[in-house]
Amino acid sequence: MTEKYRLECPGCWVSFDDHYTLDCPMGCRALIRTYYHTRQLDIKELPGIFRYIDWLPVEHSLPLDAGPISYRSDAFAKELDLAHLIVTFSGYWPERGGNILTCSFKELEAQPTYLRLQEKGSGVLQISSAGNTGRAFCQISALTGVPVVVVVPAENADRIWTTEKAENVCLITVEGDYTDAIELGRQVCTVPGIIAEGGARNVARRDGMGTTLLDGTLAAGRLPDYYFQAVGSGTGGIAAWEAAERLVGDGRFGTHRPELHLSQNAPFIPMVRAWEGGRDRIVPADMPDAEAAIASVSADVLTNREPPYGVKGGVYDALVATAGKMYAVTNDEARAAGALFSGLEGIDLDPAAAVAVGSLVRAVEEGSIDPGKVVLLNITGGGYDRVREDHEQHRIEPFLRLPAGARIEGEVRGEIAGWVASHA
Ligand SMILES: Cc1ncc(COP(=O)(O)O)c(C=O)c1O
Repeated sequence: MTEKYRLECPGCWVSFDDHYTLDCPMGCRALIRTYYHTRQLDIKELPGIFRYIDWLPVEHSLPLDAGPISYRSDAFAKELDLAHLIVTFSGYWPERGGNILTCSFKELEAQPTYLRLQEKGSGVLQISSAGNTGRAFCQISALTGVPVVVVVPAENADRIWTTEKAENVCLITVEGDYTDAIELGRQVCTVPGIIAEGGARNVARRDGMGTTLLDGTLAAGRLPDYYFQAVGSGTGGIAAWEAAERLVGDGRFGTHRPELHLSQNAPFIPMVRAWEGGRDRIVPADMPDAEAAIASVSADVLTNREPPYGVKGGVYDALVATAGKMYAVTNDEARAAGALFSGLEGIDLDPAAAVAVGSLVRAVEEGSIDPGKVVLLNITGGGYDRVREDHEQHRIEPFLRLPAGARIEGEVRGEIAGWVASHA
């Protein structure tokens, strides 16, 4: 059987087979990409994101009806005087068919990532998260039984819940913030049998997230002119750019790549500063007083200190290629815009999604978009209040609670290795 896709490096253009490969085999500092043999997207009769399986790096699907939903907004569009506003929503909103029970687009990443590992690799996945990504991977673990090791900041442990009991999750909490969880996660991956999920470097995560643009484009009937999303790593923005390239290649949705309008939550705005400074890399001055800045934002899932910004094929390249723009949205702006959206559209939002709404309000006020064109607003999370009405939430108890600066050695290492041995 010919493979449905190949991987290619945008640094040296070498193409190669997938063995759960995260990096260019020639050593380029670049985000490798998928190239699918199917040029025209054929929507399949499968649930959730597997409708788009043609452009997912997996052979099989999961029986989960959890994908993005898109609709044309009336009320919020009218409020902003926008002629064509498409809302793409990833979360729980059964009245509109939204059935992502952990309430964020991180489940779009988790589903193909698990499958790709099963099909193309081996080992137990490790995820570091501020909360949403960890919860999404735990949910897929709960539904499929596949084991996972999740590291989160201790104060975000209450965000790790699932709607079915999870028996195969090793939850590790660490005192500190998202950056500390990422650092500890790196060490956890040195335990034999544990494999890094790879973040933005994982094509399954990017192509899974890219289904938001596919869904929004189908709802609009053409590629949108503008794409709005809040970013921390920027992976969703990169994914939207890559999905747009595929849709242009498809030939039925237009040739215009949507401009990426990406937002961060002020005062922690490293990518906004680098972009506005005309730089293709983030420098320390882009993150002044990082700890205090991170502690003060309302959307802490957006506080990644090492986003794939300057890497080839990363956020900077995506912004250049699409003539994009970045926004620094304050907590107050996000709250006000989020409340306006929720009041008019009828669903509660993740604080990160409220940041994206804030950037759209700002773009309209500043006149940085043409209100007559097609706008896609990516609501990356929401429905937390709504899901509590319909579903039980099972908290996951930490397997290990580690102090700030902990190292994965000695007894701690032994305990994690023992967990892997008994669950893999
Ligand atoms: C709800 C939500 N929106 C947006 C983001 C930003 O995603 P990214 O920067 O990976 O595209 C996150 C990240 O965790 C998130 O949880």
